[in-house]
Amino acid sequence: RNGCKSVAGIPIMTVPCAPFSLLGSLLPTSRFNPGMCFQWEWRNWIYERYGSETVAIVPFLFGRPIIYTSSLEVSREVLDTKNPFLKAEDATQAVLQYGHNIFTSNGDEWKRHRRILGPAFTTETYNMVWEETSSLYHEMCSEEGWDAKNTVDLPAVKVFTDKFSLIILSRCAFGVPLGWKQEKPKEGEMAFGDALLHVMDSCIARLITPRWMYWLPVPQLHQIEKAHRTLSDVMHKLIREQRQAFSAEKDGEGSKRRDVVSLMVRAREQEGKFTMSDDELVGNTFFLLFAGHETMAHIWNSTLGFLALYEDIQVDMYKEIQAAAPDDTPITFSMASQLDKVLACFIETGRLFSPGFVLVRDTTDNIVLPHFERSGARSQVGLGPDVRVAVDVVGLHHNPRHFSEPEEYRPSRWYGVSESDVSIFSVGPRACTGRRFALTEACCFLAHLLRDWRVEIIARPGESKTEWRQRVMRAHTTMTMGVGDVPVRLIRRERL
Ligand code: HEM
Repeated sequence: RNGCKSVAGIPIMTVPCAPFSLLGSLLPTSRFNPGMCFQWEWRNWIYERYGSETVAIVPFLFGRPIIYTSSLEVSREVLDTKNPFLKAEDATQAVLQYGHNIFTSNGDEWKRHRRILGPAFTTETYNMVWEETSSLYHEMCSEEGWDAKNTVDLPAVKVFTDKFSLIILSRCAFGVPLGWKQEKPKEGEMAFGDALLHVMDSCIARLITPRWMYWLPVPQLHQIEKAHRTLSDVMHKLIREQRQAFSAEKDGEGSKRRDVVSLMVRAREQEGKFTMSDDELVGNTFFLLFAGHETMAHIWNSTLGFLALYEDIQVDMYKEIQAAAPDDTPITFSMASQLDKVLACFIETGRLFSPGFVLVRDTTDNIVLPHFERSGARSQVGLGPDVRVAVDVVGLHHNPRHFSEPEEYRPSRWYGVSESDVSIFSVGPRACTGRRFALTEACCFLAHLLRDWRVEIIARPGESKTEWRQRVMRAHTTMTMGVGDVPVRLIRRERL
């Protein structure tokens, strides 16, 4: 009854277990249990059925009520730092396990993190991201032997996009120059690249496994711990080195490194060393890894799936790339502004499969929010303190009032849209700090790939494109959302 009272005025859906609650996540998403994937599975009926763009999901057995909104206007209010909302610790646990950081903090603490992280994202950083992405693309084609081939079959694109985005982060965010071909680690040690992958893959396992279990002879758990220790050691070492380099610079010596972590350390040292502890720097570094790895890998993965389905969109993009950088001329950072269609196709994929699929906040005081019915009628609802509200990013991106024919893959809807309105990165003051980093990397990678290759689906015998889309382009949710294995064929292009 308390749950219902706290969400008065908003249509209520009653379920046994709250979405993402421990018990609820163990059971699959079905008509009766939201589970982990209801936002995707229910996207076309939940708001329609309740005639409202905002619905409260109230559990009667397990978990707390949560108000889900698919309205952009409501989302803007919820995400605005001027309003009485904050990120609760239990909603950021997965990221908190690596230390406090910009993502997990609120109020003045968040501003402090932002002051240290902000200066690390500059045009110079994006220039470096472009150069590294371009150079890694060529390295990948050469190391994988694609340079000598006219056709390449990729049964699972994400194997490559995972590795690609990780190496770019390693080079541009941490200043660790990993190559496509990894060097063998010393006996008993774990390679940095393997540690990165292990840490990313084991985020949830590490969160739910009690500490005492690491004393048991379970090799998988020991690997997770080793990966985490390796990464933590490298992060601390990077920070130590940067601190020394900064002191040397003040004395007129030392090299000026430009990776994100170095710039963070520099900003911290300039502010005075008490502005952020080493542990918080490590926390932020871990978060950058989390924020920038799977998000990119997922969207690239599904972008190649969509491009393989829509040949006409590929042709448009190819012409745009050729107009900016014909044939073998280098595709440079200065050309990025001419590659609108390339960027729009990445963003449109992110709309349909948004890695950051839910943004959770709790009220700290009374607030009045706008309320939209599906009929178009507008009213207001009042909420008291300690009510959990979640921006349902999947619902928002499938709301027909904001995106007509939402199931259609239509990159043109993003032509000319300003970067701050690209909702896949959230909106308002706490929108993604790495937005420009991500778009630079995305644009450079896709421009290089699509100038060289045409993309086709690898279908099963007798399978149509529609059937392929239904089978392959289905969302899965863990910490982020994306599709599974995307099987495509790259076919070398004849020049225009
Ligand atoms: C396509 C790729 C990406 C997507 C879709 C994405 C999406 C998002 C979203 C939705 C948020 C807001 C989360 C919330 O408020 O709860 C966010 C925050 C953030 N992202 Fe990204 N992100 C991407 C790539 C990156 C990259 C490459 C970096 C850095 C290298 C990055 C760094 C951050 C940071 C630092 C925040 C926290 C901002 C704050 O709380 O003030 N992201 N991102």
